[in-house]
Amino acid sequence: MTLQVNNLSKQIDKRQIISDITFNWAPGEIIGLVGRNGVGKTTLFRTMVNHYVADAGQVLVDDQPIQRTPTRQRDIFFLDTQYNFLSNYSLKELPDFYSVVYPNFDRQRYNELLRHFELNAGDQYRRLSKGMRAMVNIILALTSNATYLILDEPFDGLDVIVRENIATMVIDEVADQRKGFLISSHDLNELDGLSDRVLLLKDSQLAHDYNLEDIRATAKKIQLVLPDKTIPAVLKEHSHLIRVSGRVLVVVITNYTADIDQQLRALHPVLLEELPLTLEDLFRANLAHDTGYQLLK
Ligand SMILES: Nc1ncnc2c1ncn2[C@@H]1O[C@H](COP(=O)(O)OP(=O)(O)OP(=O)(O)O)[C@@H](O)[C@H]1O
Repeated sequence: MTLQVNNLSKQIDKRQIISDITFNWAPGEIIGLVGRNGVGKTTLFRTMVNHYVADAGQVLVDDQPIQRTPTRQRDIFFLDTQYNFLSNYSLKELPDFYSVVYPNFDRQRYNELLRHFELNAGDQYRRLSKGMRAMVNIILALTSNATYLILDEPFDGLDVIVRENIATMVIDEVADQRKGFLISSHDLNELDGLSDRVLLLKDSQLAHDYNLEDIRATAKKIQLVLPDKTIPAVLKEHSHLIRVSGRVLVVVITNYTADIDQQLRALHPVLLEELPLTLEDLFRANLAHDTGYQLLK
């Protein structure tokens, strides 16, 4: 089973919001979708699930276009946090709606998860705190039993405990490779340790589709103190400077080879140690120049 987004485009008020977006998504994958505020992430989601009619392109689930096969829409879960109808209902009423759209909605698990996270089934959705709402949103996503789960900025404004709860639920859920997640964020740190693949949306287009495992296999982040103050040629040529503090340089070398390692050691560094690579380091090293990523923050 795969989901294919093929050449999807959408204009709003004669402005091109997304153009020619193409990617594949398989169960078992957690895909991050990053891009600056207003770049079109939510519009892409709404167009994918047919809340907005696409101007061009299509979304296929197992080769069937979802626009023309409404039953396929139940394979995709997307809760539009800006325009949702949940506000006036209590948590115990929500399954009544969701089980109409998602026939495999798991009421028992829904109730168990509410209890587990100490959410009161009698509470109205609109009276919940931001973090509680985020938990209900992820619980609905999981218990819908849709295969493809879209989460729009699920970590925005959440404290570290709620974030960890949600991240753990996502990771547990993909473990058996039966579900996939597409998670948007304007902050890369939120996706760190979660996404194995990151799509970058820029200027209405998909600027990059990165497989982080491949990048991590060849990239290294190094902390160095050199005896000499001048930056050696090997670093100028092969590294991206992440940070300088006093004599300490932190660099990312995206294609770290034995030859580069030898050249670095030949400089007799006072300190040379490897640091853990974050998603943000990889983006800064790979994308800083051509994507305006610095402006993401
Ligand atoms: N229904 C609409 N009517 C008019 N303009 C819209 C509509 N929906 C989206 N837009 C415009 O499309 C652009 C993309 O908005 P969208 O919400 O998709 O971005 P986003 O990447 O999700 O942003 P954020 O990270 O801030 O949530 C914005 O300029 C927005 O004003």
